[in-house]
Amino acid sequence: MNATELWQRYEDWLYYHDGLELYVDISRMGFDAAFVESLQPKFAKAFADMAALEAGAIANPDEDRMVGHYWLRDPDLAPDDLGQEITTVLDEIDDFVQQVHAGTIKPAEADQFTRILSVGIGGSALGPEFVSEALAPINPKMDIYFMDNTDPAGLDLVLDRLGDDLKSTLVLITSKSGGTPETRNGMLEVKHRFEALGLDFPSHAVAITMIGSKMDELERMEGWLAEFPMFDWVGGRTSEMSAVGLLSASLLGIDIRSMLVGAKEMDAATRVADLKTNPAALLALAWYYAGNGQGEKDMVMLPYKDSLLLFSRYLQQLVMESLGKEKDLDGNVVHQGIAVYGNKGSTDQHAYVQQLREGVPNFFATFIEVLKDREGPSIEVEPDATSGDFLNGFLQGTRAALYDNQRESITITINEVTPRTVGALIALYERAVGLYASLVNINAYHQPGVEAGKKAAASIIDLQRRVLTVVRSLDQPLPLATVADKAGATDQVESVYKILRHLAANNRGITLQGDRRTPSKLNVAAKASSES
Ligand SMILES: O=P(O)(O)OC[C@H]1O[C@](O)(CO)[C@@H](O)[C@@H]1O
Repeated sequence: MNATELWQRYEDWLYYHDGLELYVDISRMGFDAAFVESLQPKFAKAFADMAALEAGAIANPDEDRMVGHYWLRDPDLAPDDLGQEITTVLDEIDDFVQQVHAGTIKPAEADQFTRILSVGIGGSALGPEFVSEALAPINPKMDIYFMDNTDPAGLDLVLDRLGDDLKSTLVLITSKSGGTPETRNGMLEVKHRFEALGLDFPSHAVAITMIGSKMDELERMEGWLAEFPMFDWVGGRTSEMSAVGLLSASLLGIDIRSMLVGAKEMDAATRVADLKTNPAALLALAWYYAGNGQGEKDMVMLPYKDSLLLFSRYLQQLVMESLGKEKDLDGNVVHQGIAVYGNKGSTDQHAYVQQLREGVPNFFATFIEVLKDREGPSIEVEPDATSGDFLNGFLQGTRAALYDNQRESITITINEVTPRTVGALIALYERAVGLYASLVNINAYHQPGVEAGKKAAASIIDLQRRVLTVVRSLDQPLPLATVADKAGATDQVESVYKILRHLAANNRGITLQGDRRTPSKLNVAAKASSES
């Protein structure tokens, strides 16, 4: 297409939301009218599926659950008395945050809570981390720290950085299931550090979990400071508009009601059962076209705004944990999904855009353009050119350079990064994932594959216990294979070796003797451990 035809295509397919000042441009995706027409029946079903979902259908059949994240920003949509539960939690958040900021809810060991330590993983962390990075004020009401893994060194780094400030730290422990090992480990490590400092952990701890979960029981038993419920009809990766995301955002001083408004406005726009005027449907169309409905191309996220750096990490879970499924709703093996990566522009132009421009064409890019450069005026870095002009130029230039070499892209444009536009972006992608899932006939709302990993991890820990029992009974070194035999793991020698190698590296009463290049010939000996 020549420039005139492209300009016409841009305008033909441009979506603009007046209230949000948000544009969606899919003109640089190469679909044609016949392709769009061919998808209309699938979109008709997707719109019907979505309407049923919002009306309270069991849209997550594998877990026999409703899917209600849209109700979080429009409680009147919720069936039965769920709407009241939603507004009650929002009011409780407002009240709790107001008291923390006023100092009427305070730690025993300090005048006020000044820090937040958020302990959670996956959807219990990625949304709060993205929103904190995108929206936290320059001088937030409270500083926030995140613990989103079970890496001992990582946990120590956060706790050491908090140091004496732990006495004025509010600890948010977020886990919908209440049983995720990484979050449980983080909680226990934090609790241990509190107790080592003579601080009263329960009076600093807030639980965000499903009523009836193990963490709910623990919270009640230990008498934590507060608890905010999670609903079983809100998945982790779509929980940013629940207490999971709203509590920490509000504590940071972010206008959570504005986030909800933006999400609600976007929901209304993406509820329209018309492909051409529904921004989420336009994204789903573009994704389906790019990957031939099979995820054949990766989604490269390129927000040209530093504050949106973590959007791609957030979308990795939202998109890949929703769409990356082995089977479709009819039980056919489909191995669906769309891979997501990217960080920010123009920075990434100095990392992997070279491959995007010239290398394997296995992707489509999504640019996020933010029109407002900064608060206040800019200096000129060249005559009639500011830093923001360069950022805008790099975005436009990269988009053109990719397109000129047959690499396709979507561009989403907002005027400014605000709670309202961040809420809208989150809602836009939640809906696009849901519509796309219908197009490819999969359940976007469960995550069976993750359970497999959790079970495998549990079996390694169980094997480790058996190996330690064997090693502790040793009065002389034994060959590795013999230790595996005695642990009932003859066919898992490699796992036994890796468990022993890790234990030996951490002074856990194990010594490996022999040439490390031939692990099968190693001997295992017990060693007086400096640990208990
Ligand atoms: O909030 P929970 O139950 O601790 O789960 C954390 C994360 O683990 C998963 O269940 C699996 O990755 C995610 O869906 C969820 O966001």
